[in-house]
Amino acid sequence: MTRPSGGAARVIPALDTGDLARAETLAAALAPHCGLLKVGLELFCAAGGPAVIAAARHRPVFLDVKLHDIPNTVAGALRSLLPLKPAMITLHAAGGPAMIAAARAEAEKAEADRPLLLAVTVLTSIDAATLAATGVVDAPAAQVLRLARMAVAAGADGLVCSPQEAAMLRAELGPDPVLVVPGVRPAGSAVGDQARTATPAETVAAGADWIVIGRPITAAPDPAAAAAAIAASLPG
Ligand SMILES: O=c1ccn([C@@H]2O[C@H](COP(=O)(O)O)[C@@H](O)[C@H]2O)c(=O)[nH]1
Repeated sequence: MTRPSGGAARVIPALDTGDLARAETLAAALAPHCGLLKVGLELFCAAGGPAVIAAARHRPVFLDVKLHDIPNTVAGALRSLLPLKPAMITLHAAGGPAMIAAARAEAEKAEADRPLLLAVTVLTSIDAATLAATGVVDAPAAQVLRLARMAVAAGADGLVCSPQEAAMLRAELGPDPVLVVPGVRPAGSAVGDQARTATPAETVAAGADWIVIGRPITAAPDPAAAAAAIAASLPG
């Protein structure tokens, strides 16, 4: 998957709904204003793989299923997902290097159809206090960097981080890892359950390749207009 050069190509709307018909309507309306469409756990669990891929057929699909299990099970999940031909799949970096390496080995079998494997570092809804409650006493940025280094060394093509770590990861890891960044909020949008946020333009300026945006688009009165406005706000 080639990297986007600006505007709409950088935008990945999250089709977060359990209603397949609604997802299809959103996908058709948003396709002119985005580079990929993201299918997450809500839609995937409600409708199943083939149906969601068909619903999102207007654009390459980012399958955000956040795999996290023992290496053999994650490799098996990859084997089951590869026939859907997603452009990107997520797995949790916290699963460790053997899990990521097993996923990469399985993904390689798809040859030309191999999806990008993106390692989720620290979820964008997690702040320092929540991270501490899980037993990690470092600041979120330090934990993001630790997991990112490990994940890339183990075979991840890229990383999911918050807007607040994108510049640090670019500085520390260089231009190669793909950065796909949720937790993005246009000025004035409700933050909701996101903890580490920035605007679309700030996130791209920090080094994100793609930005993921759900509710600020899907809950807008006119989702297509909201996505178009976000795309127009991005630097080239
Ligand atoms: O760290 C992460 C990883 C994934 N997500 C997903 O992105 C979207 C964000 O939706 P919003 O409505 O814009 O908050 C959602 O599908 C999450 O599952 C994330 O937010 N943070």
